[in-house]
Amino acid sequence: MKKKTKPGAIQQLLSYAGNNKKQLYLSTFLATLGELFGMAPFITVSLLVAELFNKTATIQNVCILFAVALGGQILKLWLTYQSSFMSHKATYKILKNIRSKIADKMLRVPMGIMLDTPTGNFKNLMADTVSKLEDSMAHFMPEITSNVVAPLCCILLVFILDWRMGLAALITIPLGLLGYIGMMNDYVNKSTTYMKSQNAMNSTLVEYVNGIEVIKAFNQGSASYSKFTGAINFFHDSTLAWWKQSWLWSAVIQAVMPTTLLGTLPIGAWLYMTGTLPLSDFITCIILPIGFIAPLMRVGKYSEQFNMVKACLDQIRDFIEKPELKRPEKNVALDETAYRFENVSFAYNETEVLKNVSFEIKPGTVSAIVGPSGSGKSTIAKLMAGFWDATKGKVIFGGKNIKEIPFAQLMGEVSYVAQDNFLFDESIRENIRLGKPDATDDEVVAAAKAACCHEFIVKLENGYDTNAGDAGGKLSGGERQRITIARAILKNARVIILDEATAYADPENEYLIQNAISKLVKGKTLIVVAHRLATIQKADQILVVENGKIVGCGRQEELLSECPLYQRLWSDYVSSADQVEGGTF
Ligand SMILES: Nc1ncnc2c1ncn2[C@@H]1O[C@H](COP(=O)(O)OP(=O)(O)OP(=O)(O)O)[C@@H](O)[C@H]1O
Repeated sequence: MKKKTKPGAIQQLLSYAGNNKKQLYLSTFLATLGELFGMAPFITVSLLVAELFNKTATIQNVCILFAVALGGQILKLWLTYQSSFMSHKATYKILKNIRSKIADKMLRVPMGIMLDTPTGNFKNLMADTVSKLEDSMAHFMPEITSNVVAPLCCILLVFILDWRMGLAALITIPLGLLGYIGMMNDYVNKSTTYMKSQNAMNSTLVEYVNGIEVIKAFNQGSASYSKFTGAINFFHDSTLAWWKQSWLWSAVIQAVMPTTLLGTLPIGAWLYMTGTLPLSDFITCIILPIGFIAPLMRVGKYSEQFNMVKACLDQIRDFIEKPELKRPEKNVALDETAYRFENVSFAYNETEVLKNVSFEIKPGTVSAIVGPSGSGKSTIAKLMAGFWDATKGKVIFGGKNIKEIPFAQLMGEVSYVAQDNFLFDESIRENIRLGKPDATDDEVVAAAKAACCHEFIVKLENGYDTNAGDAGGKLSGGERQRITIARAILKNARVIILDEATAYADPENEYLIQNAISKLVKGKTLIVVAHRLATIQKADQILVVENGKIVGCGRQEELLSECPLYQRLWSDYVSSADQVEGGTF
């Protein structure tokens, strides 16, 4: 199969530019014009010196040449300012587009990609990788062109005056190029390793901060937390290895490239002395090349950045091109039925974790999914929520294959409450309002009351306006869980999936959570992934999962007489010491 080639950096940059392309082109044009005007002082100085040597200079000429030099410089300043202003404006819009594309993509990739990727990698991609583009993008496009065009014009002028002086002016360029070749040697690998090491350090840092409690509890200092120190060392070593290699070559370039006089002075003097080069041309051919070296050096610097830009863009592109869960745009007609799994198999990677699973969940009923740890209960719940697509078979919701239902429509019908009760870093009020963005404050309070969390919220320093991030440490797991249930109550979806919502709650909290849940589920279809069998004794249907297969299905009495696994789970449960008196669904 033909290998897909990655598009170049400029092509990729322009693909994100949208309406801002024109601005980028115009800024490039203005920068080029500015650079050309910037050559005026070099040309005028060389003309002036030639006139002085020829003794043809007059006050009037000197004034005119000075005015031209000054005018050129002022125009360069103004054009560079305009170009820079325009390119920065376009750049910030493009960076915004890229970040929105990444954020949007996160919602559309299978959940597995999000869960299997360390959080730090996304932070890195969204913040650092995109920011790295900022400087390069704002300067790169306009300045690389202008810094090539202007010196080319200068060189052309020298060649027109005397081709031998043209060649003499370029004598240091091959040496400088050798320096660039040395610097670029293995550049792509080195910059990729550098970026990898930066990613690794960022994601480990995020992990380190998130897991600080565990690290402290197990008495692991930052030095003994080997993954963290390993990542820091990797970053240190890869950065140093890269710079060590570039330093020498960079010094060669800096030392050799600007010394055009090495060629122009001896050769020009010899040509002048042999009478084949007039004095005025000799002087012009010495001064003009001095002006084109600085832009050429900048081009060299940009070509170095170019690889970095390409590596960043490739990284962004790799994520943006990840396969998506394909869903239609337009809402479809759904009937009142709930879920039907038809021979569903599912694999996260290679290994199948659900095998040929079939069952039906009737609307308005309570269904429980039970089974040993790792049997596939949460996976079933996540397939229902549409977070992944079945590898084989069909998940039917409301009479339609879930793949044919837009994700937003499905989420309007279904509330999924996970065990890790995530709260955003904003007020508790807004955290609850997420369930229904247009809810009034009264509706938010009513939902909080139903979810048994109003009492503790009003006791917080700023009540409902307390920032959930600030309050995070002060809220118990059960309290956080009840806030997420309030969110689900407000959403008022017809189907509720509780993925082990009470798994880690203490007895008092579990009682309150059960209370909240019973209000949440009135008249709805409830599917609960349960560890505590006491809570699901009265369920209309219990699905017993073992090794990714349904090995029993029915009410508790039926399963107790027919399903050996359920009998075992029940007897384990009954004999377990932590049996609690909670409510039931
Ligand atoms: N994101 C993932 N990537 C790869 N494998 C996964 C992923 N999530 C779960 N698994 C694996 O799939 C299998 C089923 O996991 P699942 O979470 O559905 O089990 P469960 O019955 O809900 O377990 P528990 O009761 O312990 O939460 C397990 O072997 C698990 O290791």
